[in-house]
Amino acid sequence: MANLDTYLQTEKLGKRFNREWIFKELTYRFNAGKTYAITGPNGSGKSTLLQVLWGQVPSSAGTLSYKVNGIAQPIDNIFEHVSIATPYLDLIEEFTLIELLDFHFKMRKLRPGLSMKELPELLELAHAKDKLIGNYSSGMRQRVKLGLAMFTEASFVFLDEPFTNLDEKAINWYKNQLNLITDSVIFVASNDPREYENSHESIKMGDFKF
Ligand SMILES: Nc1ncnc2c1ncn2[C@@H]1O[C@H](COP(=O)(O)OP(=O)(O)OP(=O)(O)O)[C@@H](O)[C@H]1O
Repeated sequence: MANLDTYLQTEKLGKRFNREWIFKELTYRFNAGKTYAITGPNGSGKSTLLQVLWGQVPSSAGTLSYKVNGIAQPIDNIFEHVSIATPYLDLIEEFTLIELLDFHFKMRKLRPGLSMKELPELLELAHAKDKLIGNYSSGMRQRVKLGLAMFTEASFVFLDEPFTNLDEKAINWYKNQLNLITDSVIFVASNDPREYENSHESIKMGDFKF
């Protein structure tokens, strides 16, 4: 069920690097309770759009406005309401999984209904909870990244190429966990239709580049 009091609204949003517009004139309302696919080929601007939407990269045109449970949120504080998993953000390699979870969840709240104790099991990494992240396989790391993003209380969840390095079993795990998030705005950037087949709406980067 969509929560209409939590959303991200863009008006004529645009981003350019030097003279090249990466996207332009994006007017869209992203509502909680829905998953939005951001699609397009390599270099089409999916990651750039996500970075603008989560407030890391400034836009070149237009506006962004955020509401959480009906309360307007300034973009400077939006990171408190955002969780992110991307292939290019690294985990702290020197931590074990338990240390990483402790560190992360000292700063951020767990989604309601979850407890710290059950996280290694929920990640299906209980057997490796005391292993250094630096010694994790690429698929295990990706599961940790996705888990941190999906288990953190956040109104806006950004997942860039979520299937990266996942095997079939892990893909099913990811899909099941994602289905449990019912009260956030979820963004999935991808050029692989399997990654966004369950999304409610799609933004095609090509429609915003002219
Ligand atoms: N900081 C930057 N300065 C200049 N150009 C940039 C910068 N960041 C991205 N670009 C350019 O913006 C365009 C879009 O890149 P982006 O990474 O957003 O695409 P993408 O759709 O996510 O690609 P991929 O599918 O390969 O991950 C590319 O041409 C890229 O070179």
